[in-house]
Amino acid sequence: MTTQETSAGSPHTFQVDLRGLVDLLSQHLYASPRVYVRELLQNGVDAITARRELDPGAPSTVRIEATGSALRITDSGVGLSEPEVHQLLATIGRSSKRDNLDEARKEFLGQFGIGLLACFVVAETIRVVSRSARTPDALPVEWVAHDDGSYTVRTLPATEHPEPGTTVHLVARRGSEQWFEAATVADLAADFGALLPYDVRVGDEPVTGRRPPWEAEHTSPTARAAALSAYCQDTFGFAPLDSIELDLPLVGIRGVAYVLPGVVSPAQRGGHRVHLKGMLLTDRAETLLPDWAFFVRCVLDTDSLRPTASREQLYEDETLAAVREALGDRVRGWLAQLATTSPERLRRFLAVHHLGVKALALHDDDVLRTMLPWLPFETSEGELTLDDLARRHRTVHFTRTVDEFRQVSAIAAAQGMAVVNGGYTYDAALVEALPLVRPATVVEELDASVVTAHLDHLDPASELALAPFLATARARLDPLDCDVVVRAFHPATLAAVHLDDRSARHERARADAEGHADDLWAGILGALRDEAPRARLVLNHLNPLVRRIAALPDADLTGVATDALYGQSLLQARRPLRPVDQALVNRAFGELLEWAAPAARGDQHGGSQATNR
Ligand SMILES: Nc1ncnc2c1ncn2[C@@H]1O[C@H](COP(=O)(O)OP(=O)(O)OP(=O)(O)O)[C@@H](O)[C@H]1O
Repeated sequence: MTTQETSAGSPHTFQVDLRGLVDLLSQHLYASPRVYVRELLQNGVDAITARRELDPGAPSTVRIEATGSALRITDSGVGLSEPEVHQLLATIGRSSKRDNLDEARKEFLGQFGIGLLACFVVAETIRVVSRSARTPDALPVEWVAHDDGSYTVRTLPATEHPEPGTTVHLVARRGSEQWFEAATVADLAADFGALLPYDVRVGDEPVTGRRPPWEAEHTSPTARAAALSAYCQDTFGFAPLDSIELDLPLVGIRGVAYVLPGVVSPAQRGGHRVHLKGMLLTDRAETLLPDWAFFVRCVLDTDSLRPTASREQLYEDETLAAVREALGDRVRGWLAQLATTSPERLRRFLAVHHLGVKALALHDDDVLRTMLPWLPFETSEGELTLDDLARRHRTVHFTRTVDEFRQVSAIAAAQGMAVVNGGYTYDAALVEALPLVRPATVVEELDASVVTAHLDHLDPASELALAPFLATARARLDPLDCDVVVRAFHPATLAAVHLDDRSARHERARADAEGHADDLWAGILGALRDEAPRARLVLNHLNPLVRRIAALPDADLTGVATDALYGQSLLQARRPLRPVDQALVNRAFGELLEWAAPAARGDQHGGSQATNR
């Protein structure tokens, strides 16, 4: 024990700096001051719901008047008694909408007890005049609160609020007048409140009353489809490719997923409009659907998903995860149904969104199975589905890059090999997944050596006859790390093909690095060297031009022609030219031009003029 006396801690209560709190709300919680209209509407709606629990026949109206510098909103709800005003309005975080266990009650929109504070983002004073439906004889109560945290409460004569319910008066904060313009308020009320179940008006204009098309009765399926589509045009501003109705009764969800008419980036997520019991919660919900479903925009009404406190996103919980899964199933089901009932519509859909479906098929075998007959791929036999290709060939080859595909597709096609261009997003991975759904199909990656192996060797006599030409050509291309071979292959119109698989390119990059490295590094890089794979110029013995070049008597001319064939094959494969390749191509063309238009004798100095003419 110390000799010092300790004093018993006396309890204190937190002080709240209201201005600081309002700044926090406006800068960090709410995306825009516009939400103040939503919070007011929501309180009016909840009050009506509470009153109708007591008296199911009670009136259910919300009226809003905006004047440019002030706003008044009156509801025919349950109202507040004087003790309730102190307890509920003046206590931040206190709400009548939670039960004894502090659980949010399902029938109300609010739960946090901070909604009214949102009004301070745009107003300097909030005046509430309320008359309780529970104690009809009690006088109306007036609560006036200022943004410095002070408030007053008094009772008013009965004539000030003859009926039960509540009127909230706001006076605009300086600089926030724009939020009180009549047209702005009407737009905001319509955006947030159009689907509310009660009669809401701004001035004389009804905000509510039109049932959403998924709830309304329609004379025929065509009329229903037209109404759904028109709603999309009104709400999202586009005419959908199709409308997928969403209905999950277990979680009280109804709505529509609209298929976007144009391509969207898979990275672009969300933009879904989620209503909670009619009130628009957000028009930017991102997590409602699985990522792969980026080709739809949803609008839906729910009574089970929970909002975050800002009410602008959905609270990530098990219900939301289950809903996401179920909505994903619904979109997937729509795809499967389209495949069996409307192939033409499916084709139109895939023309726009095949990327999304490919992404989906990659991690969903069912979708892969269903969509396989429909997804287009670039193949050596033209645009085909993998299903078609697998039916025609036991082995399906693929390249990992577009360049590789360009190099080999013509010859592969002529050899009867099936090659898929796997260079586009998802395609290589999808081809690799093909045996999952077509187990009899073998899938192999194609490289230069596989292609060369498929090409016919020449007979020994022809090979021997070509030996002097090959020696010249090889010597010519050796400094470029390129081998020359002659094979016979179709199409005969193709004179030469430059085969260069990725391991060869990698090896050359390593060799380049070795050339530039200091001794130590050169040693280490050199130790990595395998038997260096080289690029290969494969000349086609079936091509008449190649035969004529091989028979040229002049070694210089043979060299120039070899350079030209090499340059042409590089250009055909659309490879980026290295500086050495560039120089070679220029030289070869220059020399061919000289040869085609030789300078006249005695005109050696005027040669360039002659070619320029
Ligand atoms: N128009 C109204 N009629 C009757 N009671 C009201 C009205 N507006 C507010 N209240 C009472 O004041 C309480 C606090 O309102 P506030 O808007 O701050 O929070 P909330 O609606 O309960 O929750 P949330 O923060 O989620 O909106 C409410 O729970 C309700 O009891």
